[in-house]
Amino acid sequence: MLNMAEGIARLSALAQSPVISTVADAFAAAGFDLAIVGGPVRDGLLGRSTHDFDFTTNARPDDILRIVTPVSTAQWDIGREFGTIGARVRGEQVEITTYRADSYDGATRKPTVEFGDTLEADLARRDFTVNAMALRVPSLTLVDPSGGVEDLIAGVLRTPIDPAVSFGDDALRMLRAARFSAQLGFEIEEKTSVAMHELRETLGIVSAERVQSELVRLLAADDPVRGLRTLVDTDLMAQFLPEIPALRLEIDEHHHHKDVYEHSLTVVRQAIELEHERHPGAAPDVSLRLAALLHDIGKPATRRLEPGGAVTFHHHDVKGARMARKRLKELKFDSATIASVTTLIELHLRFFGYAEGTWTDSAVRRYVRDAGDELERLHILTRADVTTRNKRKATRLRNAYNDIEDRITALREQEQLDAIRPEIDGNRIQEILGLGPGREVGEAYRFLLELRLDEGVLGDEEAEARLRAWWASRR
Ligand SMILES: Nc1ncnc2c1ncn2[C@@H]1O[C@H](COP(=O)(O)OP(=O)(O)OP(=O)(O)O)[C@@H](O)[C@H]1O
Repeated sequence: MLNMAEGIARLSALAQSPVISTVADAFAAAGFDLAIVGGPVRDGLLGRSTHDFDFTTNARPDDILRIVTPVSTAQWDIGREFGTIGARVRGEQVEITTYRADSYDGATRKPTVEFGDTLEADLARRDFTVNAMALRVPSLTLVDPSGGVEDLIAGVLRTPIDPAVSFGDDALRMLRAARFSAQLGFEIEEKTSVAMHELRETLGIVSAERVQSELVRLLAADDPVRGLRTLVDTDLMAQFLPEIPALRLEIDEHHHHKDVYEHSLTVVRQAIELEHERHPGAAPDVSLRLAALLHDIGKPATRRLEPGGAVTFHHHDVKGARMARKRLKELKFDSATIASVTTLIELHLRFFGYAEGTWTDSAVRRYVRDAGDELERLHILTRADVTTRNKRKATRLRNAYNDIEDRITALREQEQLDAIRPEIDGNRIQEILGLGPGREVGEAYRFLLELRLDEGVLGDEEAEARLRAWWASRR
């Protein structure tokens, strides 16, 4: 439960940090209003770490630039037509934007930028009440016209205006709702989620790049499953990734799972747990999470009812990889991500043909070679793919996978050892010792190899000296 007194204290501390007070003092001295706005206010109150320094002001871009230049080491104005000036202040990046009075520059319309005069009007056009708060600096007055604090306490996402109007202005906000629910663990208020469902088709106007970027942010969040469910439940997912809702129809009788959809969400969750376990503190692995989400999308198209009632999904790995490639291309994912996700989908079944000891060394080697750079992700995905409630089966599969990882390690060590050669080869041995081919050359070679294994790299000269000494000692 959010403690507001603590939140306010944290926010005041943030506001008095050197970066913020430097900017605040400069604007106050120039006679303009300034407020921290949006993400940093929300995250500050929640006690989440914040990396954004977003400000809003009644100063126009020319004035912003003039005021911020003496207190910053760099300035840029890529967002100037939207009223935004960026600057580097005390080593941090800050963004300062003129109050806006138009609706947000959504994807649905050509952005018509209109500057405004009041902070309240600027806040009214923001996406959610928890993002529509500002803290005036240096006075430290919290401005919260739409009840953002209340919603933060309740853990609710709600639009400051009628959600249908807000989403009509900018359809991307519907995806942002799902993304924030995944990041913050918040519920989406009923009217807001009803509007998401009703306006789902307007998402078609949003560019694939923006959809992709929200999906990536959602997957990188603490609880992607919450966001994914939101997208499926509101039918928004069907607009850009219909393969996911299609999984709901597939009752996986064979495994007594609820269905492939629930299974896939469990795999996403388990993959994230393993990510944390195996790589504590690492950045969220979006490719892995995407692969976990998509790994079974080939199932609906390959489902067969066999005589006797068993359900099979032959080649759903290959089919799924092909479907994923097409879909990810449409969503304008970069080629590295597409390659990584499709490799993982293609290989996600390979392990399930393994029972301890049944793979030859060459099968293990082929597994490593085919996975290439994706091997660690494949370990995680395959382990996460075990969602059976049968404890004994789960343990057996876990042990079998441990066995594979052990064998990979052992083979690698062995192959590294095998690759070790002494500094001096057989021909040189013959030259140095004045020998023809024969048993003694082999003995000299083994002597040098032992030396190399015991003492590491010696260098040519030292190796030759040791060889001569060894030879002399034998005579
Ligand atoms: N499409 C939009 N419609 C309305 N308001 C928006 C929109 N995009 C951004 N905003 C406003 O701008 C602020 C900054 O947006 P941004 O996308 O950087 O998110 P954020 O809240 O800072 O979260 P994050 O820390 O994840 O970036 C938001 O808090 C919100 O007030």
